[in-house]
Amino acid sequence: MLSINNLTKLYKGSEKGIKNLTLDLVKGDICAFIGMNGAGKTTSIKSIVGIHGFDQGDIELDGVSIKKNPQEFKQIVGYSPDTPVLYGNMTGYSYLELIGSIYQIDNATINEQLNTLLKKLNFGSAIHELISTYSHGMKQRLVLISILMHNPKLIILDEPFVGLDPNATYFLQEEMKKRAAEGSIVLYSTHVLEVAEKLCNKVVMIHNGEVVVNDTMINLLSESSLSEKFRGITAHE
Ligand SMILES: Nc1ncnc2c1ncn2[C@@H]1O[C@H](COP(=O)(O)OP(=O)(O)OP(=O)(O)O)[C@@H](O)[C@H]1O
Repeated sequence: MLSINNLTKLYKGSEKGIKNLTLDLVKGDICAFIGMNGAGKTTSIKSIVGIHGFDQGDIELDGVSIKKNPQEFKQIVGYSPDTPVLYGNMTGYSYLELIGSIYQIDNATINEQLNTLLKKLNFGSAIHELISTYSHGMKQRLVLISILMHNPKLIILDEPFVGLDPNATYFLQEEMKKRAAEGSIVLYSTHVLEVAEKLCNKVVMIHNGEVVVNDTMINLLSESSLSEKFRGITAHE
């Protein structure tokens, strides 16, 4: 279970960031983080994965607190940032070997996972080329492989479909469903509301750093579409 209690992170000297985010997700949940540009989605995500600290609150994943046990917490989380930051002077394959060693995955498992994931994400011989030669979408796909290969309990993705081609998009949507069905929790930010409606069973909307919707998708859709709800909340902007 992912338990976020009263998370507040405001940037120094400003009132911007995220205030009082409280969210419980259980195994099998796929939750969309939705909000206008600058709403606070990335700030929340970076706090949840431990990229930056936060002012108040706590985050626990299966009882492991990010404050008390940051290393153990990070071991069970897979995170894809909105802009991948990778070592340009390594090949894709050596990067994956590095991630495998950090997460202490044995070689047999790495090879088994990579056989499947590299084929499904259509990597071909490019995996042996330098990351500095990769397009944005290739870097995104490499990060996805590096996350999925260590089978995290929480998969957290910041605008994961941006830059992916239609095949990779289809793969990722199916993989999110599969991993959730196998017991992972998936949380991702997006502006593509039609896909979120179909893919997610939970939804969080953030507006000006505050949570304005925290509901099941079924409940929300019984009143209006996600797009109507979004436009209603942001109408005065
Ligand atoms: N390093 C920073 N220092 C100061 N303010 C910041 C910093 N990073 C983000 N902000 C501000 O915090 C607010 C939330 O930004 P955040 O990146 O979380 O938004 P977002 O919902 O992810 O937006 P987008 O959809 O554009 O990616 C914005 O007003 C932004 O300008």
